[in-house]
This record gives sequence, structure tokens and C-alpha cells, in this order.
Amino acid sequence: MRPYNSGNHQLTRPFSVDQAWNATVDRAGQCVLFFDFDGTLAPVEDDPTAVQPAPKVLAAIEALTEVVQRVAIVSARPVEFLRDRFASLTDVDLYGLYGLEHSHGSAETVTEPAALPWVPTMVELAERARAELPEGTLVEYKRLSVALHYRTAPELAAAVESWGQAQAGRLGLRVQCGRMVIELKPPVDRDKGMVIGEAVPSAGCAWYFGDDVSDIKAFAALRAREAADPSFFGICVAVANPETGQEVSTAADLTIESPEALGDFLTEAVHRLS
Ligand SMILES: O=P(O)(O)OC[C@H]1O[C@H](O[C@H]2O[C@H](CO)[C@@H](O)[C@H](O)[C@H]2O)[C@H](O)[C@@H](O)[C@@H]1O
Repeated sequence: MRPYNSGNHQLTRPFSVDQAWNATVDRAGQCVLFFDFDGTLAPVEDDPTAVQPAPKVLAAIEALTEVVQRVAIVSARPVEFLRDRFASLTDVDLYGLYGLEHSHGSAETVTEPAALPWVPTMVELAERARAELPEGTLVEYKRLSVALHYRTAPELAAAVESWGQAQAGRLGLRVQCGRMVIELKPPVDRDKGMVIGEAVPSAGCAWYFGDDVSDIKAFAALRAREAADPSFFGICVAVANPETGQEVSTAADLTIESPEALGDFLTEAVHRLS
């Protein structure tokens, strides 16, 4: 595979964790670290409201903000949810709802204007889902999207997905499938790949950590940046899981065992980059 210029190091895929960090040390001040939230920084729970970052994650990210150019969380959760989980971190960029919302540092949340007219549709959709879907489905209303979960009732997968697809057709919404979930979103062009594509032009390197199929678009954005500029290097890291893990790992450069292991990995990264 084509070697690419990573400062003082020439890396050729596949590369090891040590090689990736050594190449990052040379340009830590130009490096952006992007993290997905659920299943990456936080272990999966049956109840989406109960989720918290894994041990060591908050301390490690806080320390990393001092040594890299930027740290950003890129999630399908609303910014308000992310801000609550990362309240102690004032220097982290938050991208919520696949980039329909963002907030930089402690600034106000900005919402993509084209998505706002879809709020009433989402309210109606969430009400209808609660009334029509079988018991065991968990309906998560997120203002500009609705997630239909079947983690605690996997036998409902086909029924929930078919109901969601039908509603998307009826209302003109887009569908994003994930780990035991189908999500309906406004027909507005925002995804994790677009967020990363817009955020990396001024960076010399970037790491993206993710566990779900929506994160593969973010990996692709790093690959595209690298193809356009051989002096840039992007490192795609999968977090293993029994549902989407194989697909995400196949698209990644490196795989980490779990969100808890990522906490350890980031703690080690602080020492390597400091
Ligand atoms: O982009 P992300 O930050 O990874 O968000 C993706 C979805 O994460 C949440 O659902 C997932 O985690 C839940 C809590 O652990 C779990 O119960 C569910 O099965 C997973 O799909 C979140 O609730 C969704 O809104 C996000 O779309």
C-alpha cells in the first residue's frame, strides 16, 4: 500500500498502535481527535438515559485538550445530552444529531436552520411510535430525530424496522440504522462524514474513534482528506462490539476492545503526547 508522509515518519498500512502514536507526536499541535459517544466513549446500556462515559475517559480527554489542536465529540445524541455528560470539559467541541447541532467550547448550541421546520414532524412521529409500536420498543425523542430501540426485545427488530421504514416513506424522512436501533431524521444533508470533512482542512492529522456504521462515513472523510493531501494522515479506530463491530473494524486501521479499554488507551496517549 502507498506509504504516506507523516512528518518524520513514513507509515505504510497496516501500522501498529506504536507507529501511529509516534507519527502523531511529531505533529500533536496540528492533530484533531474525534470521538463518537455511545459504544465508543461510553459502554452500552439498555436504558439510553443511563449512559455515562467509561472510567478514565473524562480525565484523559481533559488532558489531551492541552496537547492536541482540538478534541471533538461527534454523536447522534443531542448537544444538550453531550454537554451534560462532558460538563467538566470546557474546551471540547460538541457535534450532536449527526451534525445538525454543534457547540464550540462553552458557546451556545447552533442548529442547522434547514432542520428546524421538522420539529413538529418529530413530535408527531414520537407520539405515533409510542401508540403503535409493540411493548418492548423504546422510543427516544431527540427534537430533530426519533430513535426506535429494540435492544431489550430483539425479537421485535423486523417489526420495528419495517414500521420505521414505512413512516420514513410517509413523512419524507431519512433512516439511519445502528446497534439495535432504527433512527428517523430530517431530509437534511448532515452526517458524521460531512462534519469531519468540514473540520479537518486546517489539521495536519486526525484520529477518529467509533463503533457504529454511521462512523464509517467519518472514516471515509479522513481517507478522502489523506488522498487529497499526502502530508495529512488520518487514523481510523474501531471499538469492538458484537453487533456492528466486524463491519467497523474492517473499515478501520486499529481496533480497541471496549470503551473501558479506550479509557486506558487515552490515558496512555496523554503520556505519549505530553
Ligand atoms: O453516535 P452515537 O453517539 O454512537 O449514538 C448512536 C446511538 O446511541 C444511542 O443508542 C445506542 O446506545 C444505547 C445506550 O447504550 C443503547 O441502548 C442502544 O441500543 C444503542 O443503539 C442513542 O440512544 C441513540 O439515540 C443514538 O442514535
